[in-house]
Amino acid sequence: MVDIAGLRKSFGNNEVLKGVDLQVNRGEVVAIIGKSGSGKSTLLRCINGLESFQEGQLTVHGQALQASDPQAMRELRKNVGMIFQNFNLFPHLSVGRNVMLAPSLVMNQPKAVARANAERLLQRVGLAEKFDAMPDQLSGGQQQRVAIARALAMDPEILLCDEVTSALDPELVGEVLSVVEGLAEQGMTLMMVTHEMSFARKVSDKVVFMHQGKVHEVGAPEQLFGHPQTPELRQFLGLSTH
Ligand SMILES: Nc1ncnc2c1ncn2[C@@H]1O[C@H](COP(=O)(O)OP(=O)(O)OP(=O)(O)O)[C@@H](O)[C@H]1O
Repeated sequence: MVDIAGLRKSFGNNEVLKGVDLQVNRGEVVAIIGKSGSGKSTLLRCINGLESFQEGQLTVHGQALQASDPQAMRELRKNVGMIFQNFNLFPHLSVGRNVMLAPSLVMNQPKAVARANAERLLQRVGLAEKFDAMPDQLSGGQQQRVAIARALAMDPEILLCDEVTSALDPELVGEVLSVVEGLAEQGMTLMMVTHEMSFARKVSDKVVFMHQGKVHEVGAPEQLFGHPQTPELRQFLGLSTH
């Protein structure tokens, strides 16, 4: 589903990704962990074409990423959904319209179809009754669930989640994580940057530990959390490095 080889990305002189190799299979749930600044968000943003890169290969859903090909980039955006830390809902549109917008505009979905889909997706994230509400009438957890419904409305092949609970009050984290967990159980291919270690351990098939712009360790959650191999991961997990 996602095939990354030798990916390098710099911002000016700051090389943030220093040769990332990673494969993600269909239906796999991948948690990306690592210290602040290790390049986790940049990696996700490269995968959905929000950032360009200088070297390496990045193939998503069988299609090599070429920023120089706008048609390919549009196709990519349809196949790759992304949810951000700060929800990024359109504040002037109702919840329902937020979910309907991209399918109507990008896929030319008839309004009645887009509306029926939006109603179904809002129900799926437990917000059926909020269709006509405005985003600022919702809690952060509810807004993030709308953002998930909005991403799903494009029927993506893969969903990228960038620290989707970090902007939430602690009591709202659980409702968002349980929606993400539901998607994982239903077979959605997911890549999520997260600081929620217990969640990563519970739902992921594979954990990727990023360190200084590279994949430093990768493996099943029981392996990574239970038997970290490198001092850097042990330190990150707060374990003794001896
Ligand atoms: N648009 C940008 N322009 C310049 N530098 C950037 C940009 N985006 C990220 N960086 C730099 O890239 C490095 C990695 O950032 P990135 O956000 O990918 O890390 P991260 O591992 O996701 O960290 P965090 O957990 O804090 O979000 C940082 O040094 C950051 O300053």
